[in-house]
Amino acid sequence: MIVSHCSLTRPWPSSIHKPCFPKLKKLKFPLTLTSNTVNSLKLTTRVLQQGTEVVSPDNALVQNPVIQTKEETEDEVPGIFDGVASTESEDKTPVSSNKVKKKKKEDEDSSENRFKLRNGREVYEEKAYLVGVERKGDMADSFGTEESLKELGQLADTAGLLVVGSSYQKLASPNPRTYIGSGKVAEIKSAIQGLDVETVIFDDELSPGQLRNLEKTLGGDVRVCDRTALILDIFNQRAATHEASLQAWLLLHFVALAQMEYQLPRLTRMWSHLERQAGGRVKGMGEKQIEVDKRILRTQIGVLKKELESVRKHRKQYRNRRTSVPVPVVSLVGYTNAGKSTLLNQLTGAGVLAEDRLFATLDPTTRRVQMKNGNEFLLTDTVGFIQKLPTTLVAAFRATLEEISESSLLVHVVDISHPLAEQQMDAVDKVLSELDVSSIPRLTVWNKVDRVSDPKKLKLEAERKQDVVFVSALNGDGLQQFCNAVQEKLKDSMVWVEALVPFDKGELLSTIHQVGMVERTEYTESGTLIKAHVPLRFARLLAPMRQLCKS
Ligand SMILES: Nc1nc2c(ncn2[C@@H]2O[C@H](COP(=O)(O)OP(=O)(O)OP(=O)(O)O)[C@@H](O)[C@H]2O)c(=O)[nH]1
Ligand SMILES: [Mg+2]
Repeated sequence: MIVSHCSLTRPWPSSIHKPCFPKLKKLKFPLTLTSNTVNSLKLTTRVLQQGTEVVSPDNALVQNPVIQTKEETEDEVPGIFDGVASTESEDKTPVSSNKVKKKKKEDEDSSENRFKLRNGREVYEEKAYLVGVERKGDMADSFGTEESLKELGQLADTAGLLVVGSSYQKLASPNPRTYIGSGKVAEIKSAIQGLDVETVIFDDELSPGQLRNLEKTLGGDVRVCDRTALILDIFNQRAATHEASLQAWLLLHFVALAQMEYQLPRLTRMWSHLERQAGGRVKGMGEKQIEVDKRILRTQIGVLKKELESVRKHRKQYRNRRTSVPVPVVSLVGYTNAGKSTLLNQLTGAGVLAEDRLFATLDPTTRRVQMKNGNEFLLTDTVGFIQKLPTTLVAAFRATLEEISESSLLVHVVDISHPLAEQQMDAVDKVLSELDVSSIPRLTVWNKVDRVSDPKKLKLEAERKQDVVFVSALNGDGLQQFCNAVQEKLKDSMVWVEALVPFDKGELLSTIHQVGMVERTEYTESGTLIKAHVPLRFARLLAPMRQLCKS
């Protein structure tokens, strides 16, 4: 059985869907290079898989490699678990067969209960345990460890995992070998054995060495992963339902690229079994295999990068052509779950999926907003941001959010009712600073005001600040003020023109009304004299008429 490529999956009963999507294979993925090239997605799958098929370089199948985690070959973490009580297999007391049957039945029942519907598919809910580190000297205004773990729990839930426990440790700096200290590793090992945990998720990105050491010491059946792998996995799962638009296609392929780049230095685990099977006679066999895999993966990364670059170029050309009528574009950006899609829906009736979970939007939607005064702007929803966004994903965002760099205005939507609203705003600013959009004017929207305890006080605070509006996207409060503020900000980014438009150019007049802000019109013998704020590109179009007006 070949399982889906997600970094978190393990072998699943074939009758059910896995929590991760196997869809990229369906997309016209540039990775299937030649018939004898291993699909990198299969490759990434098997890196963290146990007991699945492994494709050897000549495409022969090696069945069910068993990784014997107790074997002391490379001893990266010596002696950590001396003395740790184990809750399993040490109890040698004979139990009656009835008890065994009862226990088996209970296990089966609890296993049945763990099949859940996610994204319209039945998935098996793995038990997960979360681990974080609180660094001494962490700034007081950053996300606290507990809050960050809570968010990690939401991410795990979104990915279809069942969080059964968590733990964190205060450290001056993370342990380079195991991220947390050896005593804590022992404590966690004992906890997860008691809880029957299948996956341990760390709240920061682990180095390949840390990942290996932790997997080794926590035991062969426990999968270890980090926030980055989890986020990449969520995006991959979403792909199952979002492959309609080019933007989603791009994002998902960038995510696949990010995933491969993440896996590349971590490609070590599967091949040690080859050496073991050969009884250590063919020393270095696993090593060679890893090198072959890495080479294949590097080639595939190169091909995918080229492919993506060509799609981006094509898209840019298309955008340049498309923008002949310069309706201003306003982009909604913000932390995931802040209410961007809900705001778009309220203003345009777009019917975009808006729900109380992280990364609901993958496929940004653009809709026209028609104001009462006849003015229009295009409103674009975008993928939400999150703290500790992996750099590889920032690159994916940069590529897929190119449109926002061409917006006339960025609207930063904030869930002001969230206890960490301030920290979320900082996290969004941090991502934006990496997206080269600093020159675009901004407006901040404090959303979900229906949920705050003292809305009057907050409203006064918003009024004292510049460029902040106060809305409830859910019940529509403040939306008129929002539209007015957008208009005002758009006006700031436009240029003032006075032009004499000949009578035979009536269509130009209506475009000025549509995309600009007309202050005055006068009808003269030689045409219509119009005074308005218009987008810069449009002002250039009007240049000959502006001359006319002056002469
Ligand atoms: N009470 C309240 N809930 C809101 C408001 N705006 C949005 N929500 C809820 O917040 C949740 C998230 O809303 P979305 O619009 O999906 O958030 P988003 O920013 O698009 O999220 P991502 O797509 O994940 O980035 C949904 O359950 C909405 O119903 C609001 O003004 N008040
Ligand atoms: Mg959304």
